[in-house]
Amino acid sequence: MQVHDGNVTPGSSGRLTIIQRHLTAVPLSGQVSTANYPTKFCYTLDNNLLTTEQRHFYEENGFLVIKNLVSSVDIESFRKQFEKLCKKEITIPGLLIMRDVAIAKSEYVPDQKAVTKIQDFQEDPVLFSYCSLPQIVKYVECFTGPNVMAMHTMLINKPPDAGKKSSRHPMHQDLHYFPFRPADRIVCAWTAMERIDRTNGCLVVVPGTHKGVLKQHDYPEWEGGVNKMYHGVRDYDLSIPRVHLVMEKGDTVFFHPLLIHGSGMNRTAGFRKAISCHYAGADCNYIDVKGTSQENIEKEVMEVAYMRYGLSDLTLKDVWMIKSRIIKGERTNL
Ligand SMILES: CCCC(=O)SCCNC(=O)CCNC(=O)[C@H](O)C(C)(C)COP(=O)(O)OP(=O)(O)OC[C@H]1O[C@@H](n2cnc3c(N)ncnc32)[C@H](O)[C@@H]1OP(=O)(O)O
Ligand SMILES: Nc1ncnc2c1ncn2[C@@H]1O[C@H](COP(=O)(O)OP(=O)(O)OP(=O)(O)O)[C@@H](O)[C@H]1O
Ligand SMILES: O=C(O)CCC(=O)C(=O)O
Ligand SMILES: [Fe+2]
Ligand SMILES: [Mg+2]
Repeated sequence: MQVHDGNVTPGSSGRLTIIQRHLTAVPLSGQVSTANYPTKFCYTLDNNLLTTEQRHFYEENGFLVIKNLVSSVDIESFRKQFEKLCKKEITIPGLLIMRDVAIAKSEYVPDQKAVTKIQDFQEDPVLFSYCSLPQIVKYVECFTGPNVMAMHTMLINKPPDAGKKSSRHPMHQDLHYFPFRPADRIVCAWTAMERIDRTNGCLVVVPGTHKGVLKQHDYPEWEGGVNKMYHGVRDYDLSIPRVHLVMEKGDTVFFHPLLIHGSGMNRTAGFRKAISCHYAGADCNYIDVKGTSQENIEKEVMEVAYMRYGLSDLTLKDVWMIKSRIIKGERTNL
């Protein structure tokens, strides 16, 4: 076998693809091995945690599943705390409790059955302990670097679908929501709080899409209604193959903010739960989203911020600075 001088990386198909480095190629012969050729990593940082295979996998696909990373004891404590928050036995400043659009206008029952997700639990010591679990943070650092900020927190309680398919989350890129860059230094950790498969609406990803650009997002035209701020990629082509991530309790997926993903409808009678945190390297910078595809989400976020805080002179940057927290290292820019 003859190859030319260049970087050899495993392609998404599993075959070796050769990226030619020089026009004046030096022919080599013999066995081709990735170990002999330096590979330029851009989505992961040099570290002693990820195996070469794991690094290649994330570089190629934009996500990485780590099995059994969070203990059942921890998950049970998040579950109990979530129930207390839903029942209003505890109130936490800044916490946002969101109901499914299918029941948004029905009578309010303070129970987990009325809650589709909670966001911004940075002031809740029990739920926020998820974000600083050492076994999670050590993976996060492979993407963010050593100064780790927790930017966005969610506990998703996907309800049994009310018959309108509104329990689905449209296919989207999380970067659409974020006014900070660079994207490669942002990562989401998402942990299954129980077994999650196609029956209760697992995460669905399109491998490799993290290599693309941020796309225009809007509300999908779904007959049964769409939840507030659940934007989806405009003109999304459903024929592109999706991968369903079946995960067991405690399994955690780390994924890039440009990875196109969503989640299916919950066909079971249970409330399927996952907890997540989006992290960013503290050395990232805020950007102005005016004049970009993110203007539409900025408008909605600022309307909700005004409703919640009653302050009219807040900026999008202020909103993010208020809710983000340093997890490790130094709070530099964010
Ligand atoms: C990587 C990040 C990815 C994401 O975060 S994607 C999801 C982003 N979502 C969010 O950030 C949360 C958005 N939700 C919210 O801000 C609040 O839940 C929301 C919608 C303002 C409702 O706040 P509440 O305090 O419950 O207020 P309320 O009961 O008085 O309702 C006010 C108006 O909102 C409506 N509403 C409530 N829940 C909804 C829903 N799930 N979808 C669509 N509309 C919804 C509700 O019907 C009411 O409308 P109206 O004013 O009566 O016409
Ligand atoms: N017919 C559709 N129209 C629009 N979006 C869809 C459609 N089918 C799937 N999607 C998108 O893909 C995401 C997940 O796809 P998936 O096919 O797993 O969902 P599902 O159709 O609810 O369940 P399943 O196909 O597993 O029975 C959905 O949340 C949705 O955003
Ligand atoms: O359904 C889920 O748990 C994932 C939701 C999601 O991708 C999001 O909120 O950004
Ligand atoms: Fe998402
Ligand atoms: Mg489907």
